[in-house]
Amino acid sequence: MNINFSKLTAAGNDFILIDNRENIIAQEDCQALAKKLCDRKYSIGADGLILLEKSACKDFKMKYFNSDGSYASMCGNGGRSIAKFAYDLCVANLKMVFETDAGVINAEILPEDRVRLDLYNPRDLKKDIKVEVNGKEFDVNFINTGVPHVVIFVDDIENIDVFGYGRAIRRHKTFAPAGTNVNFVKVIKDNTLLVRTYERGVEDETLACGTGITASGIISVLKGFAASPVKVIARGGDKLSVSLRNPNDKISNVVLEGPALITFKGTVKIQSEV
Ligand SMILES: N[C@@H](CCC[C@H](N)C(=O)O)C(=O)O
Repeated sequence: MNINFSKLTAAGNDFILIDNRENIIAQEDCQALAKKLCDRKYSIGADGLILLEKSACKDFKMKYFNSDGSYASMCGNGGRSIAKFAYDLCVANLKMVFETDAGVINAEILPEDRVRLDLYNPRDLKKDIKVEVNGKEFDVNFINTGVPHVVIFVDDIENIDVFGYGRAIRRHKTFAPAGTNVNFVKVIKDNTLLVRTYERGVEDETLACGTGITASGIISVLKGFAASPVKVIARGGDKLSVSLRNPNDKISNVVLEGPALITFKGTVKIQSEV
């Protein structure tokens, strides 16, 4: 079977997007297909596979799978990408509303390949947990912005071992069984953060993680390190912003704004045994 896809990048977090409104991909095949298509050596290559599906009450529904095939209820960079993809497919207008398993999102396509997402409220905030890994103790903050995130403030963001510490914290018993994404953050001048993320499901550092950048922005405001709107520079150099109303422990009206663009379109042949 030949399947049409679009490849999108959102701050260097890259995705394969497929229109699955007609259920061309069966639910039981999604995880194996994600693993196969996201392989950077033997297939298209991406950090994740995103399916656009029918919704009973909104413009569409987003389904997200990491490159290792694992399912995730949300992806911030993927959310901006699917908004762009839906507009390109004429499934949605410039302003749209879509479902994810983390909550409903209002999105708007902005000029210059930028997209704004009005997110649902985050949950499970826990500040200042002590976690020891690889002989080092970290002061970590946890929040679920659609998927679980740890936020750690560091002085030397260039030299922190994102892979080593990120992987160990991702697997630490404190965050079992789901695990967590791990963000290392440095606050620089003018309400600006540098963020590096070890992503669960990619099992490596990615060039950006939208829900991680959102988590980093929220925790920075709650700790008084920055004021909303917070500017964020992702690992790949792209600029995003996170704003929130109610900068207290009942955070609401969280908005993530950043780039998303279609890099190419193609057709891929899927063997029936995926
Ligand atoms: N890259 C995403 C997050 C994707 C899901 C994550 N890897 C998980 O499994 O929790 C983003 O931009 O938010």
